[in-house]
Amino acid sequence: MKEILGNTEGLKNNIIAMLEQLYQLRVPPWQLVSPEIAIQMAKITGAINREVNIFLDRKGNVLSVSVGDSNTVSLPDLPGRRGSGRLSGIRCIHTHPGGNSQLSGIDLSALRSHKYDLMAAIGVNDEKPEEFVFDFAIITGKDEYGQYTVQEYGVFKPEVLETLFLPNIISSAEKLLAVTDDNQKLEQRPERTILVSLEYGKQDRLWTSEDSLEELRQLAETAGAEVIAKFLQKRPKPDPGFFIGRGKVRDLALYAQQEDIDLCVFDEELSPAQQRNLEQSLGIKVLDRTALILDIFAQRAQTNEGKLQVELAQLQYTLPRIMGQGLSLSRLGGGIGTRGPGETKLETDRRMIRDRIAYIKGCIDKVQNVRKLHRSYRNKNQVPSVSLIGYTNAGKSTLLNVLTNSDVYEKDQLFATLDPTTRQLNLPDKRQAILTDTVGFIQRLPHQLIAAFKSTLEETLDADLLVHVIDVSHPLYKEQSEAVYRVLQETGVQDKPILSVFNKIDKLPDESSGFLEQLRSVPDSVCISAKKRIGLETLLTAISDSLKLKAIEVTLLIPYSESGTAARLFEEGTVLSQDYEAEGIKMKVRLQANDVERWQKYTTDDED
Ligand SMILES: Nc1nc2c(ncn2[C@@H]2O[C@H](COP(=O)(O)OP(=O)(O)OP(=O)(O)O)[C@@H](O)[C@H]2O)c(=O)[nH]1
Ligand SMILES: [Mg+2]
Repeated sequence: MKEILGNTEGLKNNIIAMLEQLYQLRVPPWQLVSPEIAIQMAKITGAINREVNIFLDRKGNVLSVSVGDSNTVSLPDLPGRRGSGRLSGIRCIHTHPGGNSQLSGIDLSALRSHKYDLMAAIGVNDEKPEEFVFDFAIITGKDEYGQYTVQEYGVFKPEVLETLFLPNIISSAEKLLAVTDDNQKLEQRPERTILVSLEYGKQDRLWTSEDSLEELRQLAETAGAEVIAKFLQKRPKPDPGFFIGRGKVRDLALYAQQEDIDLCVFDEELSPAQQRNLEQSLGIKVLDRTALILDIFAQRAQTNEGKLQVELAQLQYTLPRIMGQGLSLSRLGGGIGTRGPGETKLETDRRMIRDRIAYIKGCIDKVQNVRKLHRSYRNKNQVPSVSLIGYTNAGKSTLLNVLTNSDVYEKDQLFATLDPTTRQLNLPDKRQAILTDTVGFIQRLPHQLIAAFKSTLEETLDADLLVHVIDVSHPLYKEQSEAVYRVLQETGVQDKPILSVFNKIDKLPDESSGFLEQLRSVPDSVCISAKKRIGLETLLTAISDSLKLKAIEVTLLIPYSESGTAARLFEEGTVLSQDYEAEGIKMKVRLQANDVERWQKYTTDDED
């Protein structure tokens, strides 16, 4: 039997028994206190004319029962008392004999010094214990002197206990506290995160919900979150207001309270209203898959243009989601989903966002015009171009590094690469090409991102050859390839030569020779291991063969003294036009790529 603490002197056995009964009672975790416990406390108080005090944890367990005034009883030593920016996870409920439920100065200072979740006082009506009234107070931040500020609420009648939803009250308090109370330290702690997925309707997706949820875990960890749990709900269709069912929302709110969760990420795009409703009901920050990917991109963007593009996508995503207090309250703390690509936090004012969107679009246009110039220069130089594409983490950067002796950032992490990187590639036939490594794709890539990156993507995909790197050691490699093809389609890439590179064959189990045979029989494909440098010669040969077939249009200026040269051009290529100019014959010719080098000295910049 648990002890009754405090001033128990002279109490009758039946009172002691009633006090002990309090330990047996449990409060539903979403309630401040159950009416049953409150009435029992009121009855005892009425009988002995002393304060009765209980401590509850967030699961609704009664941790200690004491008699006397609340301040003479110290909090039992409990594991998991939280540090700065956090409340203690314990609330104090006590009675006031004589009917007044207003909190005393001592009550409030106990609230401050122990950082209780909440302090409540029950004003006891001696005649009718079931007709008690109550007040409560919570900590809401710090004042300019570093003293905790508190907010009091009341007077309430017992019925109100049914309508107060405790997790909301506590998390609002904690969010406010997090802003003032050592914000720095809080942000260093990885955000404790839960992931939620809904399985509904026909599952025509290639990915199962579990697969997708697992990928979401990788994404969340890449963004710096600590994933505490994953939840999967099955339901005929999404709830229009909350996406998941209301019962599930309540379960999650409780879980979030009990496990001290900061962030909840949904595997699908939520409507702005759903996101807001969920934030209000869960009392924590709610993001969807899109926001998570945007956040990762924001962290990764290196170049000026990349940063602008990511910020544009983020702002376009945020604009319809700016609404009222609920959202801003849970976002005050910063962290995942609030970070922009620069040093600054994402803008959250609607009008400023609109202005900024217009401004960024202008900047992007400028940068891209400059790049277009570079590109047309490059095209004239007739160096064939090869782009590495593929699902994120397939090994594109690793391959670029081994093929070109570079050290581009490669990591076992989603979206390690964001900005395109270009290197010179020496082909076995002594020719050169340029090889571009680019951002990886993912299933359901946010459309805001595709839109913002469209021109960069188009440029990368405008290569003479696309090398599609596929991690065949991944159980979903086929589905991943499909996702890549879908993005290609969305960006309007058609009829490009694509070479499939089955990577990471070193990771395949020994008994998979049958599988390898199968892969090898796929047309236009090579099996390699970028990491173990297996199959690289074959790959290079395949690349150069494929580039040889390419026809390139060049403009050449042939001096009048070399009329034989002009004649040879008619044999080797297709002459598209010829103009007689002062310095010679200007000829537009379509040549095979591997012949171009021999004509290099006649190329001219002047196109028309
Ligand atoms: N075992 C094995 N691991 C590989 C191979 N190629 C790449 N990896 C590993 O796979 C992980 C991802 O490689 P990256 O080159 O960063 O992949 P990426 O396609 O550039 O990925 P993103 O830039 O994130 O889209 C790294 O840990 C590499 O070491 C391989 O052939 N075999
Ligand atoms: Mg990469």
